[in-house]
Amino acid sequence: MKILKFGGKSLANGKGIKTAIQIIKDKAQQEGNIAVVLSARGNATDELLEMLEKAARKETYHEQLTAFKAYQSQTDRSLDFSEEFTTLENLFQGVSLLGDYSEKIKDQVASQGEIISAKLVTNLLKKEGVNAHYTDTRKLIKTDDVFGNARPLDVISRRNVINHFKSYNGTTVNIVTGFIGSNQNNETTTLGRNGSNYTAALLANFLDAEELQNYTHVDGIFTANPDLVADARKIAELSFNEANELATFGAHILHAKTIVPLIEKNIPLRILNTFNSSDNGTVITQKTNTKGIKSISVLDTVALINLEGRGLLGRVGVDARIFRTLGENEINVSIISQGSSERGIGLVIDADKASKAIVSLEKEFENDFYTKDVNKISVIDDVAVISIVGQDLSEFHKPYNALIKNQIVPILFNNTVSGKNVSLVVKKSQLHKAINVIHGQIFGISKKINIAVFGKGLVGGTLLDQIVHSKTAILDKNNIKLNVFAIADSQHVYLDKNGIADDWKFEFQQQKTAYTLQQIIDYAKAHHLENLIAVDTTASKDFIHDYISLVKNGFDLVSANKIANTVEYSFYQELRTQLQKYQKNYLYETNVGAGLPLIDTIKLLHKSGEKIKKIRGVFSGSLSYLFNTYSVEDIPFSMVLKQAEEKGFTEPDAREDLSGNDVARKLLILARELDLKHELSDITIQNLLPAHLQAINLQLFKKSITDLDQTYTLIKANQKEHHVLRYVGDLSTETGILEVKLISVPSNSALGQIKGSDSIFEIYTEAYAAQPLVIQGAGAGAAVTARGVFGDILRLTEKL
Ligand SMILES: NC(=O)C1=CN([C@@H]2O[C@H](COP(=O)(O)OP(=O)(O)OC[C@H]3O[C@@H](n4cnc5c(N)ncnc54)[C@H](OP(=O)(O)O)[C@@H]3O)[C@@H](O)[C@H]2O)C=CC1
Ligand SMILES: N[C@@H](CC=O)C(=O)O
Repeated sequence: MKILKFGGKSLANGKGIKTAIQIIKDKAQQEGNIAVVLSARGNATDELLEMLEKAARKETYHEQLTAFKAYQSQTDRSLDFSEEFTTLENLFQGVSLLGDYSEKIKDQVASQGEIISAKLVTNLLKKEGVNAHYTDTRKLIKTDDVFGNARPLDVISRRNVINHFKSYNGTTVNIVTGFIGSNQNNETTTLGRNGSNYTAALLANFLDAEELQNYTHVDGIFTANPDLVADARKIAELSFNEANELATFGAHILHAKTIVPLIEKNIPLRILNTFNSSDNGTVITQKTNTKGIKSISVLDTVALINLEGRGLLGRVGVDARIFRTLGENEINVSIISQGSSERGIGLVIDADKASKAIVSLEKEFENDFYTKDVNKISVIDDVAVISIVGQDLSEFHKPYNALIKNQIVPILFNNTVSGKNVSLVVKKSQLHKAINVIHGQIFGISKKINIAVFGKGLVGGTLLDQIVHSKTAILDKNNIKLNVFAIADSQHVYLDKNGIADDWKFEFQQQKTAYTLQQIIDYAKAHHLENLIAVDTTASKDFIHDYISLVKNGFDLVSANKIANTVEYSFYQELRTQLQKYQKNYLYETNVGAGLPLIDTIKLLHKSGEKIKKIRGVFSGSLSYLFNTYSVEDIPFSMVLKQAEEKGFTEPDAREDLSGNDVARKLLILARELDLKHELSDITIQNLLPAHLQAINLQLFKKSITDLDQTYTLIKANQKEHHVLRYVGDLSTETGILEVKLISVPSNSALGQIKGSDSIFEIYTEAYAAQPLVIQGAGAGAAVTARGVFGDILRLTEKL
């Protein structure tokens, strides 16, 4: 025999009830011996209890009752529910007069949902030619007198069920009310939370069923709640032990008490979806072959009680008093945590019992407060428990580190001694993010990196295109999901938590809104976005002042913008202090040499103790292009400058390059990497701009660039033969010289031979004394720079 159980949503009017009837009919035909246990239909139980509450508050419930009756009668108008409806009317009326109700009355009200449900399904099946028989479990399942959460009396209930099924055997399909029973006085009782599943499990046990098939509205048990974790996967097989852990920690389909009768007789439980016949669901058996972590579950209706006291150390019986007090008040403790110092104990209980727990514990420890042995009993109620069932402690560092990196510090941490289960208590506001971070880590499902790009100009725009085009390959190859959720320019932002696509430029125009940084931070918080990276592809002097806010709010930083590293040293230092405090990273490889691996190389040499004596070379890609081209071609300097701008080599304002400032910044960045605490003002800079072009606005400068031609024609004319112009940077740690200047070098020298927009860096160290370490290549351009920024993002993803 197989037991089928249908939940409320599977029995709702329309598609639900039709599909359920078809499934029962097919199973009866194909498999013969089945029994069907039913919950109340749709939201019947909730509605009935809501009306009961209204009646008790002397509010009107009549309209809701009329709607309830209409809904329940809608599918089969030939059925007469007047007995059930009259019972409800009488009960509500009585409660309304009294202004109160007992658990006994509540059970009578709630039971009508299952009765109506089973009567309806029996009738519908009969109409379909199935030999269905309505079975009222109040006649079979006998219980104790605990209304609302009655415990079945095993011997008598077992005998009743077996005898009933003996009389209605073979071709009869018993349609059984779930959830309800009766006590020895034949008064209606209910079996508490998950009662219908419990009824089904009891029947399976009493009747030695082959399998219990639980029809729900989901495909089975998932690695996490799919409503919270988009990447959650269905689990095909689970063991009873694992199911039991899940049941305890919030998997709503399961409940510990419903599993026990199945374990006793080794009866498989299959969770199926009424609405998806092609899915095999999840099967729970004594043993599974699959190893490892099974699922993450959540309890979010909990509170954390914390009892603290210096006088608790070594005192015998304190814990016993706590548990006795809670036990006497029917308060169940799901998690306990006590430090070896015994100065405090944390307990997780149901949220609705928190006030009762505090009051009873305060009473119990009244004298201890007086003697100051206990100084605080507090409750934190905005918490949730995340349980990782199947998690071995030896591998727990990965999800734990990922939580910390995402600024989620668990309030309490607990593991089981036998079996594999780790539970964490986190703030409820961090639950969504926490569960996604943990899920991504332990299931090796793609790690989602949420990126905000500030600046969508030449470099930022190219970067965004590169990300959009490479993200599928990166997902396939590295299991990393790059999700750009924000693109901002100086005025507007375009936000999409699901990430941008190819048409981001169009979407930016369509959806852009004015913004403040706080809005972007709030957006990331509101959507529980984890692994946050802020990318600065602006040239802004202002935006750098937002870096620390970003760091404090959980963002790692990547920047092409050189400003943060070249303003006053105190800011440079403060930023690093905050980065360390919040355990965040800041990568800026493109600050010097665009996509060339220069900063990393310098850092590595310096960290390894190698003394760097000198760095010199052509630091600027745009000035390199300018002088390479101007030295060999017979065109005005202003025309070459225009070309450099068009090719994306220059700074947004080319005077940053021509003034020598950009090269000086690069020199300063390298100096600071070597722990030299210089300021920009310490650098001797040769400015290539005539004075009158320095102070005017950008527009006017662009109109006046031909003013540069006369000066450079003269410089070129005065060159020695076979010489070329090069704008170089020179940093000597030995002499303390930091200077950037225009020089004339032989065209066959190393500096003289560079081409196009190449930069060249000669690094002289103790080991590289005679022959410097040389790094050379394109030192400017949107594509190489964006690729360098992309490289920094990917490097960061490994740290997240
Ligand atoms: N070109 C190259 O070879 C290299 C460039 N870099 C650096 O890359 C950076 C970007 O250069 P590039 O792309 O040419 O510059 P662009 O001028 O083309 O783009 C700058 C972008 O930043 C935006 N922006 C300005 N201020 C803010 C702000 N406060 N908040 C958000 N966005 C802002 C601008 O928006 P709006 O349009 O509204 O003003 C624009 O979208 C510069 O710092 C440069 O030094 C580094 C290495 C090499
Ligand atoms: N304008 C800069 C771009 C890179 O930083 C340069 O030319 O080097």
